[in-house]
Amino acid sequence: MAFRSTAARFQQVITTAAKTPAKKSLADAKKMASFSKKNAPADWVQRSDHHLITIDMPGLSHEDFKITTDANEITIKTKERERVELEDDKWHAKERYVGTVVRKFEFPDGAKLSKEDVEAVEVTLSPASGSNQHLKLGFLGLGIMGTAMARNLVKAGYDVTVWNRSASKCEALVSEGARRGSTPKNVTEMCDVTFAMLADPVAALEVALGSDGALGGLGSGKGYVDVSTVDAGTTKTVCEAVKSSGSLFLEAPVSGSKKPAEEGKLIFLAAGDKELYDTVVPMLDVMGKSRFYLGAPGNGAAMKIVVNMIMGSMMASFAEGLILGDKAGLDPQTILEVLSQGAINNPMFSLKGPTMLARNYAPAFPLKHQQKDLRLALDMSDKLLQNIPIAAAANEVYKVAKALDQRKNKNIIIQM
Ligand SMILES: NC(=O)C1=CN([C@@H]2O[C@H](COP(=O)(O)OP(=O)(O)OC[C@H]3O[C@@H](n4cnc5c(N)ncnc54)[C@H](OP(=O)(O)O)[C@@H]3O)[C@@H](O)[C@H]2O)C=CC1
Ligand SMILES: O=CCCC(=O)O
Repeated sequence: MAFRSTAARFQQVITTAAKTPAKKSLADAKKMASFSKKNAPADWVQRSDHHLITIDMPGLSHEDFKITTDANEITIKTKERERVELEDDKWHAKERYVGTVVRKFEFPDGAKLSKEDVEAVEVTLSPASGSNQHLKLGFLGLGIMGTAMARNLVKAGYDVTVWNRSASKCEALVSEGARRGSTPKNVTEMCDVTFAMLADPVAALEVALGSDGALGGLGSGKGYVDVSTVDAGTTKTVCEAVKSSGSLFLEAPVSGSKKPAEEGKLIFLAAGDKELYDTVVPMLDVMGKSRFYLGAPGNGAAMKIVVNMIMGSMMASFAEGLILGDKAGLDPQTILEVLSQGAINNPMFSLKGPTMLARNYAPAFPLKHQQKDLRLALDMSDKLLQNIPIAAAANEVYKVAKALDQRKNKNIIIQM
């Protein structure tokens, strides 16, 4: 973990189910704060649909916290923090608290939550101080990923203006506190930093550079962050146009699917203007669990494509293995179990295996996007004169699956 010279503060954004108590909280927050451990003073404000708790816990980040809820309270516990003391060190001050911090927050008025309520309580940890909450954020593209990511920014208290080609997808977020933009240009005009999460290179170029596109509202002092999965060439084209407007540009495609997006656990693969990266770190930390800064524009796209190329080949092979095993009379459930105990166990097999066996093809990562990523990998390999025969074969499988289109947007590979 990087050392921070200033105290980092963290917010918990807690969205509760309808039945959760919705009463006074500020007085309770003050009362609770008076019990606070010396290094963890807290504020607690209750908003229309969520509670916002801000705690000072210097030098800590997401992975240092464990948050649990039960019927009465939320417990936030940090891991043990240790001071490093070398033999020759001569200490002049030891004022900082090291050790474990435990903060408990009782629900207002001693209210008890039912099991269902407790399960519905969502807790997101995000940096507050230096969180650049004063910046107005735009979000273009509210598909599976964009909706979840923009929602986390809204929940974290950011002022977010959203736009989507099919306008109806803005409704839910607007009802949750986002503003609505009429065009990408209108959004970038209104906002300091605008994120874009779009289907593919065509969409990314159209939204950024097309008529009424984002470029029209950009200018000096603003930033454009494209988090879509596109090729390096597209990224560079958008980057050049954005920079020519005087704005900063960052690409930051993500690893992780619908659930990690909902839970704020994405992995960002960022590249481009470092200054913009530093500005949006708090927002990336709201939407993700980790981030990589990879240098020049195009490196984020390349990393994402490599990762998804591996994933595409792996999942095609996984499906093929299940089918072959099934044909051979093996119990598919047992195949999953054997895989889960072996060296090739991985979260994707554990997540997708049971849904594939249950013939549940509801898309988290639409098949057309996986095929697009293999296509981009092949294009990249062509430019680099690198053979990638396994990915090429997998691409043929996804192409057929896409063309069959028996179940639009559904993973039908297992049925082939
Ligand atoms: N789903 C996943 O698990 C992951 C996806 N990704 C990548 O993130 C991106 C978005 O994925 P996801 O949210 O799943 O995709 P969706 O298909 O759910 O959403 C695509 C978004 O792009 C918009 N769009 C498509 N074409 C155009 C266009 N020509 N002009 C303007 N807007 C357009 C859609 O608008 P409309 O609603 O009007 O159709 C929608 O907002 C993709 O690049 C994908 O590869 C990355 C990591 C994980
Ligand atoms: O691009 C989509 C990636 C999906 C995932 O990482 O689970």
